[in-house]
Amino acid sequence: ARDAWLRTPLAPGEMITAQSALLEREAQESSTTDEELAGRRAANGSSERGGAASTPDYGEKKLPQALIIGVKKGGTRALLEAIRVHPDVRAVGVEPHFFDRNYEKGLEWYRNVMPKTLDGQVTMEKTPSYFVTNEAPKRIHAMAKDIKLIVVVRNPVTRAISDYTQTLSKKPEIPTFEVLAFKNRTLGLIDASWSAIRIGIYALHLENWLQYFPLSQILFVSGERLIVDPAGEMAKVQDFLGLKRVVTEKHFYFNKTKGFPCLKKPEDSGAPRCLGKSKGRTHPHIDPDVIHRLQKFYRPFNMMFYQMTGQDFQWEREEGDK
Ligand SMILES: Nc1ncnc2c1ncn2[C@@H]1O[C@H](COP(=O)(O)OS(=O)(=O)O)[C@@H](OP(=O)(O)O)[C@H]1O
Repeated sequence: ARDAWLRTPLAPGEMITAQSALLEREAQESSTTDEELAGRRAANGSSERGGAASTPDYGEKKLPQALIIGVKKGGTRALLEAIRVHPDVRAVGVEPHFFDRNYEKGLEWYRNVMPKTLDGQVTMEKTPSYFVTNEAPKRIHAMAKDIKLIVVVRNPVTRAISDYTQTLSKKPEIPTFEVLAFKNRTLGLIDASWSAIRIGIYALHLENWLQYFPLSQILFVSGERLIVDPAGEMAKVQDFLGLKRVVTEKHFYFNKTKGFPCLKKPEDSGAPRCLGKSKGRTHPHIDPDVIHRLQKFYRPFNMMFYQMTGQDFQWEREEGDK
């Protein structure tokens, strides 16, 4: 398997639909953040999957009641794959990109992309670009003003390097991180218009969301804690979604080769599931002065973000990358 948690064969009910086939193609053609996942799923002939205990394809398709809206490279795939182990969660595998790229296709298109759910099950999807899409809060609010929003945030400096590493893997000829990060390196002027840097100005983007949603409707998950204590973060996510705490420590193990937590083998069948090779890439070495300069750049925005969310993510305590 490539970009998703390595997983067991698909349930028989998970037949590909015209809608999901279209999505797969779009996901493959576009620069979706989970491009390898799209490829793998297309190969498997499905775009969706239920909980670990395969849920038969009964029920009806509903618009999502919860969304993972960001941030790109924050740990969104790890979170989605862990939460969909919960029997009361059904989620789309690929990123639908409805509120940014596919909005003109309409809500019926969006609903059709969703897996079928039974009463009481939560429908979810993740598209990390929503967090930085200007129109997204307004559009999501127009669909469901009581929707629950989840944002996985990570040290913006590490996030920027992770973002750059992903681009570099596809376009090895791009300039170095150090070159792209500055408008003027001698003056130490950071290029905040470079998307790898702009995405990490969380306070700025959050302001846009708070025009439409109260803070109580948004859960901020620490990308760092999701790696060191996945069960602890999952407890918060399940509480926030109003679900029983089903996903716990016993679902995770730390895979030394991967260097990340992975999902244990489900009881019924299959193998343990780690995320694929595009998650947890080795980052290139970045000049420590540049990292330091970026940390200084983000500091006031981070402080503002901590104040807005009432949570201290402790990114100032970290030294260097990772
Ligand atoms: N369990 C587990 N396994 C592997 N990787 C994990 C895990 N938990 C969090 N992470 C971190 O997730 C980072 C990728 O974030 P996203 O899934 O949000 O990326 S994407 O925007 O969908 O492309 C990815 O970033 P990089 O390490 O820079 O590749 C990981 O650090």
